[in-house]
Amino acid sequence: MGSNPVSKVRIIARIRAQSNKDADNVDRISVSKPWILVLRPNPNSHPSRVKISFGSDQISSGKQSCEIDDCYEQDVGNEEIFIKEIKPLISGLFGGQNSTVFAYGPRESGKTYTIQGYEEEMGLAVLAVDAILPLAEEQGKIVTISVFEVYQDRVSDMLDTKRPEIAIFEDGHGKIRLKGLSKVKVNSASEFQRLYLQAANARKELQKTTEPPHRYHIGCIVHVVSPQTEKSCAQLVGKISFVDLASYEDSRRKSIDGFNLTEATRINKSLYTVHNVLYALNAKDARVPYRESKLTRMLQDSLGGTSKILMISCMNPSLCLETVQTISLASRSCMAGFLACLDPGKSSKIVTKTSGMSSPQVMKSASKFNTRSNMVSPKVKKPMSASVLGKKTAGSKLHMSMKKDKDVSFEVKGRKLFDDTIQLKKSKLGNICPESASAMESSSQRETSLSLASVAVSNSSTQQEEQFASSAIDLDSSQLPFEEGKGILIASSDMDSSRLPSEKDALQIVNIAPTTPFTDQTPPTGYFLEDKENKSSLPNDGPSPPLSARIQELRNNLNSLCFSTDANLKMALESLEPETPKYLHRVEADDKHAILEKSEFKTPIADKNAKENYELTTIESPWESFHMRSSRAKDSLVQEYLKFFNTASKEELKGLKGIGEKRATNIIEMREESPEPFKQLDDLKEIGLSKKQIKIMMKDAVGELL
Ligand SMILES: Nc1ncnc2c1ncn2[C@@H]1O[C@H](COP(=O)(O)OP(=O)(O)OP(=O)(O)O)[C@@H](O)[C@H]1O
Repeated sequence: MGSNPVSKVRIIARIRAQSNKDADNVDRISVSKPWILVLRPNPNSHPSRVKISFGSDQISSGKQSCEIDDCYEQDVGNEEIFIKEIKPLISGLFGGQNSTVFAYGPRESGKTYTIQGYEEEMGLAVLAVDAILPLAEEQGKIVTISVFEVYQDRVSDMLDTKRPEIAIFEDGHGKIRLKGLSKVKVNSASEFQRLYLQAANARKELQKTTEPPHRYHIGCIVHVVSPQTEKSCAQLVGKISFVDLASYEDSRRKSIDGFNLTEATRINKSLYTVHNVLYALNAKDARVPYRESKLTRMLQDSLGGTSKILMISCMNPSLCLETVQTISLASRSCMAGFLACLDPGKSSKIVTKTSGMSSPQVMKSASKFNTRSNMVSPKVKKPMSASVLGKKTAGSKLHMSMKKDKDVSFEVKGRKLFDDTIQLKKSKLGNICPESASAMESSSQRETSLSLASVAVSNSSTQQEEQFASSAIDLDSSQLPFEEGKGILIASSDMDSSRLPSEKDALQIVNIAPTTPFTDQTPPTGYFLEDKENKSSLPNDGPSPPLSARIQELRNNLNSLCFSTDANLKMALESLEPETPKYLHRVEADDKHAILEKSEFKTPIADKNAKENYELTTIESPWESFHMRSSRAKDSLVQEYLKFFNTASKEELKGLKGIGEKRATNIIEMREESPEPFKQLDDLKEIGLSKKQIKIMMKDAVGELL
């Protein structure tokens, strides 16, 4: 696949050819003005990424640019992209390598044209089947296809629309199963094209009748299978999935299509999850947030492991804002691979004790922000050839802009730009279409430390989105370490790496509270979190405040962290200079929960030899001690509760509020496929429960015990 040897995920862009319809576009810009510049590196340079700059004749400054693996311009057809990008994936397919191809971008950017194509122009999926079939025949394999749709986190079978919603679960061998998704054998590319177009077009027709129209992801999975014989069952050799993602729409737009904002936000959230997954995979993160959307969860075994991913970011030159955002997001995932390659030792494994944390991963983000971004600020130094959208010449103006680009050094702050929380930050953004040049300029001046995507995405908030994100955070907060009391480890760039704890003997800070300064020596900076406001809650300063006040404080801490932007978060972390923990408690390094022994007054640094064997714990008040114990109790309650789901009989399950005949049957069936399908509370979503319902059910169960 192309020429990117380092990344698991290859990120390319495609500029859609202009059509007559562009004249009526919403941005009312003249697309004849070139505003997308594609700068190609010297063919011998390595790694050879393409730089895309956005600007126009009218924009003299504030030019923004991004790097991606490659870019196909308007005159390139599907066939050429297929040969360069998809063919290498097909060879892997017969060797057992799964792969996934995504098309992402704003509306009418050519996603469907690229993936599915039209009768007269075969899309990449059709071209792939056309190439796979003869190879399969040669090797005695068969090819089956599935077509699915993901709408509002519901997965439906598009080849048999009467089927119920597809259930996604993991079997006993850790394989993802899509229960209820039909597979149809195909014998020719034209048969496949007919089936695929029929399914997709039926959905499009239906969409025309719905008010407001819906946005959804549509995908197809092409399986190569060893057929069943007398001696063996049919066996999957490999599969390649093609996903035409829902169009990305900046939710600040006055719903041109009448989309309601909640739906738009939800769709964007699932698109961000796809990018977060690609980012995490490329950055070789320890945790990949597959579970955060149905789409990534169902494709998990075609994304993780040895799978290859191709993300095609489609550009619609008439939609400036969304196009810039699309490329910025793509570029970020692309650079994650580059940075991970430069710095393989420092993956986000630094944060080892945040297992209970789900999205938004503020802490993890913080660690990326601090450990990576400061190290590398890649600049394109190599000479480039250039082509300008609309006129492929490298003129003097271009030369000037390249000089400028050098100054505007291309920075990727190693962070999930699209954590849900980021959407909460408001500022004024101008898009970078010619009319909005000044807005962009001022925006870029204000936010130079953030990448364009960050600016753009952070500005897409609206009141409703705030509410949406805020409620999401509310739900997630129960899993964040503050409340779970599992401890937080935050690494900062200032941290002396020699003092970084290894995964094995990780320093754990259980409930961080302000304390007196170190007597001997200042501890390493960066991995403490304290609430300076809370000084009055020191044991020595008087009695602990009432429980409700402490809970409120913790909630505030949590919110302030969640709502921080990169810059704010970094500032917050920097301002949280460590102070001496009052007590040190001996902890067995490999014990999940801190085993507290007799308190000793000792600083960890004073006794360097003992450092390895100690975890820092600050047990400051009876409340904190209570909190730690109660969170352990909460953990074991959750485990007991899940055990019930994994073992109870159907009748017992039906005794639970919210579990009727259908869900109970579903649970039993899931257990037949996998002995222990429920490993964490989130897994209950697989039986159609919302996060809120799970929370309520859990509360009910706990309530009964009291
Ligand atoms: N490379 C191309 N060359 C010629 N025409 C194209 C190209 N890409 C897209 N088009 C045309 O542009 C229009 C929009 O393309 P398409 O439907 O593929 O966009 P989309 O991103 O899937 O849109 P949406 O998400 O709104 O469904 C179609 O009429 C299509 O034929």
